[in-house]
Amino acid sequence: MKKKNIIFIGMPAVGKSTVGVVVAKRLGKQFIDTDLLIQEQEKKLLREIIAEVGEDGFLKIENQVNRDVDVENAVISPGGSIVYCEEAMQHYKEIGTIVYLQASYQTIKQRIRNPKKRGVVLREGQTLKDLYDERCVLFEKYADIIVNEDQCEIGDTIENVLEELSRL
Ligand SMILES: Nc1ncnc2c1ncn2[C@@H]1O[C@H](COP(=O)(O)OP(=O)(O)OP(=O)(O)O)[C@@H](O)[C@H]1O
Ligand SMILES: O=C(O)C1=C[C@@H](O)[C@@H](O)[C@H](O)C1
Ligand SMILES: [Mg+2]
Repeated sequence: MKKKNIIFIGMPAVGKSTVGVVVAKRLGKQFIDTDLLIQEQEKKLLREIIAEVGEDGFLKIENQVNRDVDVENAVISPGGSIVYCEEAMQHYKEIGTIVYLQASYQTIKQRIRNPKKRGVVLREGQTLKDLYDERCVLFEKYADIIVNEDQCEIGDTIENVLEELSRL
């Protein structure tokens, strides 16, 4: 593999963070959850930031934090809204392999009971289905690898990711 960073993208609750940390451990890489970097920088919870500065204000912060991630051998798990941050996504394309964790709308809906409470960047009047359809186009645009996890236990998802990465 030429670029040693791995970046997970996908819908909120698809498992970027939970799968990411295990993949990092299995591959001997550092793990970075950029949602935590955002919270650390802003000294607030994600949903508090969104409540204070709105969706666009949050995306600006998310873009800046992710754009500034400077690592060489890490697994990076950003939040689901990262695909709206063009500059950060360009940066990730340059420094690593982008893995899209894909799941059906039904799977995502079951996992996210309350999108607002989870801090999902959902605009006024936008449904979770609207968001799913809008983001899937972007996930596919940026992905180097797509791993589907429908009907998978979390352990299967991890093995499937590792197998796909080993093919590179
Ligand atoms: N097959 C599976 N693959 C991944 N996660 C699964 C699977 N089945 C169940 N889960 C569960 O789904 C949840 C995924 O949550 P997680 O916080 O990792 O998502 P995320 O993609 O990081 O979301 P966000 O965009 O909000 O950061 C976890 O509770 C995990 O245990
Ligand atoms: O998918 C989203 O819109 C988000 C997911 C979270 O991980 C956070 O990055 C934030 O709450 C936005
Ligand atoms: Mg996460």
